[in-house]
Amino acid sequence: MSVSVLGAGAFGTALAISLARKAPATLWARQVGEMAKTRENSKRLPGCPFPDALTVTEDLTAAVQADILLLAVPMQKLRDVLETHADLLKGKHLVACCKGIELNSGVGPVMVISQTIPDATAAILTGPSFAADIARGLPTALTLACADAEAGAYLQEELTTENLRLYRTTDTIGAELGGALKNVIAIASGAAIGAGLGESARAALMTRGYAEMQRLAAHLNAEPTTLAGLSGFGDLTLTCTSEQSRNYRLGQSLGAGRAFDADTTVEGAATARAVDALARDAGLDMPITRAVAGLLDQELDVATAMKSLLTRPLKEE
Ligand SMILES: NC(=O)C1=CN([C@@H]2O[C@H](COP(=O)(O)OP(=O)(O)OC[C@H]3O[C@@H](n4cnc5c(N)ncnc54)[C@H](O)[C@@H]3O)[C@@H](O)[C@H]2O)C=CC1
Ligand SMILES: O=C(CO)COP(=O)(O)O
Repeated sequence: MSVSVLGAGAFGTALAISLARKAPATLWARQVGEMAKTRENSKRLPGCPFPDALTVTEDLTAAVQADILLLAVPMQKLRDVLETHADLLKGKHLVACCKGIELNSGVGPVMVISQTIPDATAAILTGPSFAADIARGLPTALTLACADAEAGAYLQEELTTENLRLYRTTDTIGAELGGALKNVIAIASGAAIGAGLGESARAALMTRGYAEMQRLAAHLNAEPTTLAGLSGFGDLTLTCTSEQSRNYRLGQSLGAGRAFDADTTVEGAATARAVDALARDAGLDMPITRAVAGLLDQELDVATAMKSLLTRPLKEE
């Protein structure tokens, strides 16, 4: 078995470090810069030295010799990466490690893989996992979703490490929705805390946000139990309660009226807009997602957004 990680951001680097503790692994980047010499990704993941068994390369042809390729680029870049390198990626096990819904198409990463490289085995690895925690060797549990049960079992076995315990499912739609939608709710949670609305408000947003996640998942025929697992409930809990999360921190900035670094990868922003459009088209009630999209597009401020949520018609839970 061999694994290559394509994309050397914080998460790709962390996964490569973690996997290289188990067996030789490769990390591919368009430009490796100082990484090969300093054996550290000082820009995206400082303070996490590379194990000797990790090879860093700009040579994609060499990287794709591995049996399993982890795709750790931002969601809105995934299609471009796959289309650009389609010839090299044919027939491979391609495991998306990104979390989001594509803005132009409304689909998630597994569907993007299936559309662009139809003869690849498409899967997703998702769940509660901050890059810095993974790179430091701290433990967590993740969901590996692959529609092909046999391939899923193979990937689960190969990608499990001493510190990363993988559970598997064939419900790729549920797994990718969990990882995508929790980021939208994390922005809402951060906004509530940033605006000084308190932890009770955050808990209410997390719970009603989870109800929205379940609603869209049911509409798209995902298994409700998948959302209750690591990819949904697990990652929602982590991301809505930690300042390590960039989505949560963007929300805090919106709530406090502060500027936020536009170069930071915040997947929930495009996903909120994509899901807001999906919900409107499908006639689904997703008021927290609507409020987050409105906040991001400066159509609403936090006070107006909260008022719109609190004054909705009363209903059964
Ligand atoms: N950082 C984290 O703790 C976690 C991140 N993720 C997910 O991983 C994905 C990536 O996030 P991060 O690594 O944190 O982002 P990042 O902002 O640290 O890095 C993104 C990387 O993608 C690379 N990239 C962009 N376009 C590319 C292209 N066309 N070809 C090759 N490389 C390209 C950039 O050069 C950069 O190194 C996101 O979907 C995120 O939700 C998932 C779990 C944890
Ligand atoms: O997905 C993550 C943790 O599981 C990382 O969250 P952020 O992208 O908000 O930093």
